[in-house]
Amino acid sequence: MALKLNPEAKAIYRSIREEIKKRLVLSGSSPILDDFEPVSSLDEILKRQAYLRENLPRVGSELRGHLKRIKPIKFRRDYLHDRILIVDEEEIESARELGLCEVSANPEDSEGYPIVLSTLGYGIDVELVPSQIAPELYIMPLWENRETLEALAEIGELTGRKSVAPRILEALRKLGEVMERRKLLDSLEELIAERELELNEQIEEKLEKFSLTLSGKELLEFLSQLKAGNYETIFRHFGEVEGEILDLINEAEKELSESLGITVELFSREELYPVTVPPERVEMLREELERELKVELYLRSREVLEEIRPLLPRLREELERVHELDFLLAVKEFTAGFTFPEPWEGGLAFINGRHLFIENPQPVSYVVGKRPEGFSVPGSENVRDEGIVILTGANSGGKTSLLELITQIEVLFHMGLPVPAERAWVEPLDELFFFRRKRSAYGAGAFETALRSFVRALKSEGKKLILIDEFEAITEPGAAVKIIGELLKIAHEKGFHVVIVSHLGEDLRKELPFARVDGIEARGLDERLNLIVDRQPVFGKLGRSTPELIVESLARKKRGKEREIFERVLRAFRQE
Ligand SMILES: Nc1ncnc2c1ncn2[C@@H]1O[C@H](COP(=O)(O)OP(=O)(O)OP(=O)(O)O)[C@@H](O)[C@H]1O
Repeated sequence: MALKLNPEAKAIYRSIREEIKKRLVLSGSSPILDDFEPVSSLDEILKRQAYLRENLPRVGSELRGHLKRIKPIKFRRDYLHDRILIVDEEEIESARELGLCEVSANPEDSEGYPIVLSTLGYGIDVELVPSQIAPELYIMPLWENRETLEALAEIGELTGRKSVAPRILEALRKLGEVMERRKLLDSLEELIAERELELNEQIEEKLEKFSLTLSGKELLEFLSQLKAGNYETIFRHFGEVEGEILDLINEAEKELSESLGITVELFSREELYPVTVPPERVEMLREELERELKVELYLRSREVLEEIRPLLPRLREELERVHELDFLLAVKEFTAGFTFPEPWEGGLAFINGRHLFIENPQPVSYVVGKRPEGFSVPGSENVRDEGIVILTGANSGGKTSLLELITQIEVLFHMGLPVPAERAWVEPLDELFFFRRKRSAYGAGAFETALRSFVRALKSEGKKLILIDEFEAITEPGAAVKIIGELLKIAHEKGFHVVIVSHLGEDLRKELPFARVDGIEARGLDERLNLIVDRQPVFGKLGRSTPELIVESLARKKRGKEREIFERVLRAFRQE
């Protein structure tokens, strides 16, 4: 059963949730937060506590860097246009249902398909299963997410749970070569153009050298041979060069063939200089290469998949577990220094609670309802297990902040999380109410709305904690005493717990003998006459208001006639 929260308590829950959420590294982890919504059931709270106690120590900030590298690996069913599946008439239906590629019973239809698969021996033999018909659909997402797999391997090492990722990575290495060649295919034009340029430079060099060898004596001989009509020698001479050029071309083609893994004949032999590559040859080469790489990739993928298929369910689990680790790490960082509250009956107590959103807060200890034995806070001897508490004291003393802190501790406890306190005792509630002071909303409208909400809070049965911040601000003090007095009597009769911030402590105390009145007070004034506040409420003692404190301070500082006047004013306060 979910813990019921009124809108302002819910806002505090949301801000806590946000604190955890902003510490998550992976977007897919936030749904886990839904499993930690505040609940009333003590069993569920204890179950969550046990889970966190066991698992929080297992995660550390060194995980964060690896978590950041994780991307979801999505295996998508896709229709592959590069293959056809030739099957028996009877199998056609079920083969089509797989929805992976074109299916036919006629082997002639396979014309033009780079990959021809068949259950009948008309191509590469397959069974009618996706892993054999389209193994790339499993393998490509893995190949593209090797980074994720590497991170999983590291996380496995760090958390002491061996990952299957290293074995998958090892198997994927078999694809390395074909993937390299696929990359070359992308830059085929540049690759060829580069080689062409290089080749022409080499030929040019050769020709230059050749022209040099013709200089001098040789040139004379050459001319005399020419005159004598002795062409053969001349051709032989040229033939030598031609042979050398052809060698260069062959060499270049051989190198290309090696890197592409396919025999290529690209350069035209008719025109030896400059060597050119006809564009249609590049196109043909591309087509041939594509076809061959498709088949190769298919075969390799199938082989790799056969090897790693049994590991995939574990991989899926690991990818889910990563979100759990992400969540645990976020919770661990957010709740660093917090403690798990002890389940308690009859109220709430905590020692040295620290407000979540005040920087360097003064720790505050507080108790509402039954006082636990371990609650050994100075001054708490006066506490008589009061379930109704009126919190009084100086302006800006921290009364609202204390109500917020109580709400934070309650919400965290009901989420199953540790709370920002040295020690805490919390009773599971059915409902938690936090009514903030409405600063701007004066007048009958605001008064009516607030009154209606309070009455609604008191209406039903159950375990309730009701926190109210200065109700009298929206009505007259006299009326407020009557209204609050009566409502608190009802709360008391129903066994609800209430903390109400009020400046009417003195009057309310008379009305409500069962209630405890606590006070937040100033320790004194600083040199600028600002109050130095002790945020720790004094149990069972009405807090002096700010004006009273200022009068007191002046009475102490001044001398003579002035002092007498201040002292008289101060006495008026004391007689109240
Ligand atoms: N435990 C604390 N440690 C440090 N600063 C605190 C603490 N509690 C409250 N403060 C700071 O004191 C200021 C006043 O707090 P808060 O509004 O809770 O006082 P208040 O008693 O409700 O005042 P008011 O009577 O005006 O409503 C805030 O700036 C708050 O951050």
